[in-house]
Amino acid sequence: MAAKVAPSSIIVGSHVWVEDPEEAWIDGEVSEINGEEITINCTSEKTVVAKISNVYPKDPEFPSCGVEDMTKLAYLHEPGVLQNLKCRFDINEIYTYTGNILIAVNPFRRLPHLYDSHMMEQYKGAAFGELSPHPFAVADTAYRQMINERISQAILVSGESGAGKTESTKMLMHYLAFMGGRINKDGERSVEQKVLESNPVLEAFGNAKTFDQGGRISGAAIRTYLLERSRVCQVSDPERNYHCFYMLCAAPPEDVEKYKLGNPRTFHYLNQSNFYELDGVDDSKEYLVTRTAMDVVGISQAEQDAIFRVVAAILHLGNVEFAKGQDSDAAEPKDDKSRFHLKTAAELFMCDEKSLEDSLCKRVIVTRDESITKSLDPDTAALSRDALAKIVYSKLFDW
Ligand SMILES: Nc1ncnc2c1ncn2[C@@H]1O[C@H](COP(=O)(O)OP(=O)(O)OP(=O)(O)O)[C@@H](O)[C@H]1O
Repeated sequence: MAAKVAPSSIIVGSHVWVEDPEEAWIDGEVSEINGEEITINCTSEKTVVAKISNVYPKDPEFPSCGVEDMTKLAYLHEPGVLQNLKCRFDINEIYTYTGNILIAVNPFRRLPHLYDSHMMEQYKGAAFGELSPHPFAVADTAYRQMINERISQAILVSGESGAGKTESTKMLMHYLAFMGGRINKDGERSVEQKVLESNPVLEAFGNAKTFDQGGRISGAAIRTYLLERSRVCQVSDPERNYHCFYMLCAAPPEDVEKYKLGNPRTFHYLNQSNFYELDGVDDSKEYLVTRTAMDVVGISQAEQDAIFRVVAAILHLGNVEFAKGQDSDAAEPKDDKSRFHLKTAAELFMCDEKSLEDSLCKRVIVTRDESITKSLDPDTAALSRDALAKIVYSKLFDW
């Protein structure tokens, strides 16, 4: 934020902002200055005595609708910035510039008029700052620089969890698809468009209810820089595991049957959290959207089946529990239910059931002369199971 204002700029009668424990900032007029202490008659009719270091000047000529670019503010300090964002938000202006940075305030409701193709047409080629702040303007600038300067462009989308990064990224992608995607004469989508439409696939496998290390776009490609692997085996309220697990459980009956799935509440990797549904998200619809997106990007039916077999196998693997064997402490599947899930996981992974069991319940130690097979106890076997689930999921994601 801006440097502290010299105390001399605040005099009796000055309009100021003062920190408030409830409202963050409240405004008022200075009625008295007593050394380091300032008395302020606030608009809320409160009288506050504050230290000079907690008081910021307020622009008495601040326009009631705010300014589109924060660099035009008389004072670029925290209360000034927040006041500007708030009064713009109050008139449904969720986007504001600070120079060439776009700030988005999550509206938590659909504003479809902001993103239709008519809007895209408007931003096409418009000088940055000429139209209202919008992600399309950012995308348009990057696109034009890429074309004109022939230099790769990167758009950084940052914010805390739930701030709207995924939504903003989708807007950027849509605009780039609109600019870069040609429809060929058979009405088929171009390669560029296919790349951009791959987003639902990445969202299904790389996003969970709260996942703040998502994807990074550079130009028209998304690079994974961190998939949170531990989420595959461990989730707690109010979060969810990766969307693809819930989608597959909500797939059409023939698919649910094929992968021997069912209610997500019956799977250990999902039922550690009590959150299954997301507001406004229909997992069964998302499953079909993801399948279509996979078709569009050119993932064959056989490959799609293999992907979902792996996803289902991970869920079955998670339901394999271990107990001590009758004659020793060595782990073995606990009961018929665990055996069933182990068998199903092996079928879906297309591997030998006994080998899968051994890989979880035994450890092979290789010495110089020989290799020794050691049996694991039930707790260690459960850790091997989780480690396998995580590594398989992360390999699948990389693929
Ligand atoms: N521009 C927008 N218009 C309408 N709704 C929005 C917009 N941006 C965000 N939202 C709402 O906020 C929710 C959270 O946004 P989003 O998933 O983009 O956050 P995120 O920053 O990617 O979060 P995480 O880091 O947890 O993945 C969305 O599901 C949507 O309901």
